[in-house]
Amino acid sequence: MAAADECDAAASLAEFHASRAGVHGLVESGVTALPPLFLAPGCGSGRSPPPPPATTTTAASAIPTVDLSLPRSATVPLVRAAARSCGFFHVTNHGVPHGTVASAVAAARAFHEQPAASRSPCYSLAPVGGVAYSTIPIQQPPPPPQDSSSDHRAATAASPLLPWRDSLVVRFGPGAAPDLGSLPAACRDALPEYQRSLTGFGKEMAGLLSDALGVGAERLEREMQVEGWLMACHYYPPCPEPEMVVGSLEHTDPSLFTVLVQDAVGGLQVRREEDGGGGGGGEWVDVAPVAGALLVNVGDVLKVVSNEEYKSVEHRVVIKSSQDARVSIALFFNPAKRDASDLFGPLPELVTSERPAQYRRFSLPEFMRSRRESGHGKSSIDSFRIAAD
Ligand SMILES: O=C(O)CCC(=O)C(=O)O
Ligand SMILES: [Fe+2]
Repeated sequence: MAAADECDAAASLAEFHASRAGVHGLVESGVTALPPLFLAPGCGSGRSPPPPPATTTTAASAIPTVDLSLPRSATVPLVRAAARSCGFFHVTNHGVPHGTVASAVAAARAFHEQPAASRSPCYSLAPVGGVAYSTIPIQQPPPPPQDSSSDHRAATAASPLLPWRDSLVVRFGPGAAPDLGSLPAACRDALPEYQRSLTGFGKEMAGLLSDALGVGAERLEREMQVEGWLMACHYYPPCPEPEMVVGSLEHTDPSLFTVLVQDAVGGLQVRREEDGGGGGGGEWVDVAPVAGALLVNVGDVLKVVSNEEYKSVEHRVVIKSSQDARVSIALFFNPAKRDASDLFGPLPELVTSERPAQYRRFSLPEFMRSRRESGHGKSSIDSFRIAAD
């Protein structure tokens, strides 16, 4: 990207954020041609469509299901197989009341669909009172240059790309409850209720995932104290040219594990890794919505703690519709122990002479710094990998 284009891109990005109305604001203003900031890699400025997407499969059976009404002797092996193969699984009969989930999804939609003038006061790229509503750029704008000889490649790599998605991010902890006063009434009740309900579910998942590693049900909780404080309510507006944009760029989650609920629109895809991961190949598989189910996926921290017995699989969101907005809510479960002195690494029980430690120990602040620096792709965790002899 030439320097003049970069200035244009930075100015357009600043203008976009200044509108404080998100992608939905663009749609509401009747945009017909997509602003360049949203053009997915491969679309170029000539507005030719991107290369055809990798094959996708819609078979519902592609994503395993764990039915929690089964006895534990049956669910543990199911969790174990799912976490080691595709890293994603649906959970049915999970005990979280249907109304609690439905109200949270409706509240997320209500937030994003209130008039722009009502949601814009919440627009912020940094959380205020634990709440931030924004379109989070996929690549952060480049830091100010250190010297005047700007490196062309570095500048290109840092050029902004906006996802076709607005997010309301709420941080529920630690400490005092977030200030939800700026949100519509429906959100003020439904979102904390959902977060509370999922706390119990998250503990159950942590127990199952721990048990399925063969280290006992309490081990993960004892090691890191599992919390589910970070909630992202995503809204993917309908797009006039869905194939030209990115709903969510391929990434792995930095969490221990994530619990996702999505409405019936669809668009989430996971990469099926045939080579054991890391190869960047594999086909994209649709995660077809399953009514009433919660979707659990393994994140990078659990992949490390499990000494890579579990997979943290890349996923992305494509925009399926030029008519319907899609709503999803991700609740990220993370270690509550997150001081620079709290080190995580493969559990010692899982390290043997046949299976040496695959990662060195690190703290959460160290991991988050690495993630900021190397982008949100799966490579950030690789900086902690112990090279094989
Ligand atoms: O919207 C979705 O289905 C996925 C969201 C996601 O991957 C995330 O928040 O990390
Ligand atoms: Fe994700």
